[in-house]
Amino acid sequence: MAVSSAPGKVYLFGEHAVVYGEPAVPCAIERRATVTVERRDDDALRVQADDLSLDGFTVEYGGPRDGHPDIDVPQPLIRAAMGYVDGAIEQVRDVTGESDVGFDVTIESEIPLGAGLGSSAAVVVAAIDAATRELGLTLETEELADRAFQTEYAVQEGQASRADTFCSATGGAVRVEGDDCRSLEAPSLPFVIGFDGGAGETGELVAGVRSLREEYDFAAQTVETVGDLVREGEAALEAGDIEEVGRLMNFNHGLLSALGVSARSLETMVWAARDAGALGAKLTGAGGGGCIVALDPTPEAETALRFTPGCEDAFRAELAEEGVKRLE
Ligand SMILES: Nc1ncnc2c1ncn2[C@@H]1O[C@H](COP(=O)(O)OP(=O)(O)O)[C@@H](O)[C@H]1O
Ligand SMILES: C[C@@](O)(CCOP(=O)(O)O)CC(=O)O
Ligand SMILES: [Mg+2]
Repeated sequence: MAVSSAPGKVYLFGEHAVVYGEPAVPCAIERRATVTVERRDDDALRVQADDLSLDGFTVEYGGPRDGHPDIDVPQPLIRAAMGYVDGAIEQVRDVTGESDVGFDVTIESEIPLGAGLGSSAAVVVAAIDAATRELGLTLETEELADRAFQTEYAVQEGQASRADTFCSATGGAVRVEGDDCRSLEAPSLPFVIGFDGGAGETGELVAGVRSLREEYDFAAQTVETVGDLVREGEAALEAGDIEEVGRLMNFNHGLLSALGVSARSLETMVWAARDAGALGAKLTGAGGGGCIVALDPTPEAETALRFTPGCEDAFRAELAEEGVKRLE
């Protein structure tokens, strides 16, 4: 048996634009997905994921004498739900050369699904790491991050950056621009997260930005402007100027709203945090619903978010210095 965990993340700057080659700065947070893997005697994959639920499937049954119920789950829903773990195991089969190996996989996670905190990357990184170690192979962090990226790239149909998977594999604050991934020195950042209880579909939201970019030059320019902003943000981080980091987060949120990936609940939480004195607040990740991230060294923004209708949970998040952790 092998057990690995990997952290989720928030974006200080640059989500979406990073898909088109602009730089981005995600930071790993101490909320983890833990994956336990045990090799099977056959080639089957059995996944236990208690946090994963499927909305909108139908069950038909004819009562106690009818035997098994007939459960009809739409294929796209299954692909979206299982694609990341299936893809991770495909990478493991490929890198180890054991094409017929099967596993029992158990996923436990502190990261809400589809909420912009990188649950998919954390699950994929931890699953690949645990399953390769179960077969006696320990991957270097770069290779682990690359294999995890290939998984997200395939599931998100070619619309994924290396940002989430590299950040989850290495931990800390990172900078990603195209294939160039590196760790960043960052000052201590007082993250506060607000969660609306909902989720957004990463693939669909990325596709929405893609078509806006194709339709309007000014949308393509907005994406480039995010890149300019990220470069300013890096300078502010290097100078340890977290007030400036906050101002740039606000600006980045405005550009993401212009690109159509915000939501009423995210706007409400962003403004609740700002009104409470946060240095900055923005949506994080793909958007559409899910989480915002604010910077606030005082307790005010977290308290304000707790009393904001539509905010289901508010919590502080520490930077996760360590990426993947090998637990067993
Ligand atoms: N605890 C979990 N168990 C099983 N699959 C998970 C879990 N957490 C995340 N996933 C996978 O990741 C997907 C969500 O990823 P995504 O839409 O990219 O959102 P995010 O990465 O922002 O959380 C889920 O649909 C599921 O396939
Ligand atoms: C929108 C995007 O930039 C980040 C998606 O983050 P998340 O899956 O919503 O946590 C997509 C990507 O970089 O692959
Ligand atoms: Mg994701």
